[in-house]
Amino acid sequence: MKQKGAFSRLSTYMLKHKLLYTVLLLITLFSIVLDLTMAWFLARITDAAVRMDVEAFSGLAWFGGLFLITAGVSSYFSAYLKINISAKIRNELRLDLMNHTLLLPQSYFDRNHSGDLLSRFTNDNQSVGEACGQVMIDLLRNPLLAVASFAYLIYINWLLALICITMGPLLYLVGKVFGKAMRKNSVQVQENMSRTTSFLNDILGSSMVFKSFSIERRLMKQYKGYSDSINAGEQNRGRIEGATGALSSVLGNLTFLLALVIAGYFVAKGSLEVGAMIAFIQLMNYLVMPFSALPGLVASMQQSLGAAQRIFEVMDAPAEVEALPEKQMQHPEFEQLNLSEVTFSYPGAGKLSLNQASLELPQGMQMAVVGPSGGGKSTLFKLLLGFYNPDEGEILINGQTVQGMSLEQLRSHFAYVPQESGLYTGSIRENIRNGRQDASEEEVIEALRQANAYDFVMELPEGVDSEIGEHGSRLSGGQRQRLSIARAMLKNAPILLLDEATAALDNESEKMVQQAIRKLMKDKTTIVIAHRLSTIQSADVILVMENGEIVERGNHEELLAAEGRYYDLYNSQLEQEETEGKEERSTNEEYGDKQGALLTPS
Ligand SMILES: Nc1ncnc2c1ncn2[C@@H]1O[C@H](COP(=O)(O)OP(=O)(O)OP(=O)(O)O)[C@@H](O)[C@H]1O
Repeated sequence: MKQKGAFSRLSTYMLKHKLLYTVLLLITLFSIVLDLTMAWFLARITDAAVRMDVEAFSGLAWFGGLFLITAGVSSYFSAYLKINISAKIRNELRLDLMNHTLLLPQSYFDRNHSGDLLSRFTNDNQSVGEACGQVMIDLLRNPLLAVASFAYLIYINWLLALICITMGPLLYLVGKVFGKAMRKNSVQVQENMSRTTSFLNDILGSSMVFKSFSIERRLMKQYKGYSDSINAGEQNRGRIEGATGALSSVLGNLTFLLALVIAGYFVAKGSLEVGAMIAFIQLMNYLVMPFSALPGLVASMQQSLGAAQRIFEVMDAPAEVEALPEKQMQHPEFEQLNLSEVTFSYPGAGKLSLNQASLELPQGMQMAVVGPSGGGKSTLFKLLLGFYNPDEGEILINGQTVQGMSLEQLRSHFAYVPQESGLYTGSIRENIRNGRQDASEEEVIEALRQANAYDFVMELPEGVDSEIGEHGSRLSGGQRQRLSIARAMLKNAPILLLDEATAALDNESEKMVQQAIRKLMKDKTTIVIAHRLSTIQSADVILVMENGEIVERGNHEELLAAEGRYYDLYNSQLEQEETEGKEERSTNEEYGDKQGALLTPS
């Protein structure tokens, strides 16, 4: 999308505020009239002083007072309207961006960094807002002020006006050269900001990781690199702005002196009044100032259009559905789920993540999926939930291909318990209600009870109103999982997709979570991704996935008897658990011995 495209897209937002823009434009025109009046007023005062006309001063003082009040009021409304319009447009853009972001497919989030998205919501949005208010009006006002001043100058003395306007293009040239450098610089600073936001987003969201790995120094060094690059860009901007300011000021002063010398000459010759000379000098400022300001304004408009382009890029990314779901669908009929030779590879990935996967899941069946890391277990869930579509093969619910269903309808069949609990900042009640928004208080409490979460929630000072922090950071891992289970229970969908957390919980916590999972699975059709094989021995069917293929299927006994991949996995895990058990026992004994030694008097 070209910047022109960004501008026309942006104008649709601006046109919604035609009335406000019209008022703002009228005030802007009025402020130009006020500027010219100022020049006229200076001329009148000077003439009265030269003529020693004392009587004229009381009238002039009244006029001056009125002028100041009018200018003040006009300046207030101009500033207020500029901010008002730009805030409204920023708000509308933010909402549209959020609305579209929520409609984007999972593949978009897999490809793009959340920090980059964040900077489009913040930095870019801010920059576009400025363009629609201050920058836009200044871009209109400056040329108009220059033209009006020039007309007035010609009225005072056309020869003088023509001599003085020669400075204008010179100032414009300076502004243009530096404006280009400024634009390049601001694009660079914006990119560095976006990189830094992405970095901060990663780091600040995982404080426990950097603390536990003691990588604070490395992170500090990395952040210093990012921060220094922003600093270098800003220092550079200082140099560019300094040079522009210095050159503009030299040229401005030169213009002033030129105007003074030439006008003085005309006064000395008797062809110009002193008052007119003062007005002339003032008008000269109005005439040449816009020339130096314009290139900078054009540069910042271009920068803002770049920012708008980044926002529209997200809005143009294909959405997975056309509109946000009206409400959560409930209790769809369910008889059977089938996967028929489903093959899939992630966009851009060279290899298959699912290869000819077929399965049959009738109502009430409890299915477990196991296998080595990277085998395709989570990918299977992603396809079931409609995050991605199969490249080949079909997914069918009740014999009907899911391709023909709306995503809302498809997802209403599943209650998903992800590996990371996926809780949001907010209260426990708000988080549980994400399972079903219209759930009553009793239903929320019942879900908490079923998920073995009720007791710990009630022990919190504010019960279900307790805030759980970023991603539930104020809770333990097991507590987070139980809340995630309660949320799924409340949804009460026919098929439960459970991605067992790999994070080790302590025995007590694990028992509570397992209990909650069992209650959740009761009478439910379930597919569980299991990392601990001990938890899924009673499953009706166990699928073993490797390199995207279902390489074995059967129940626990059948698979053990077959002595294949499951048998190997099971035995290696058993061995591992035994070794860990031994290590744990010996640690406890050692610890016990030490305690004993400490307690035994020597
Ligand atoms: N967003 C993605 N883009 C590209 N490739 C991906 C993506 N997600 C997963 N993969 C690849 O797809 C394959 C299957 O991954 P998947 O996450 O389904 O494995 P898994 O069996 O769930 O592993 P684990 O037990 O470690 O969670 C892997 O080779 C992985 O690298």
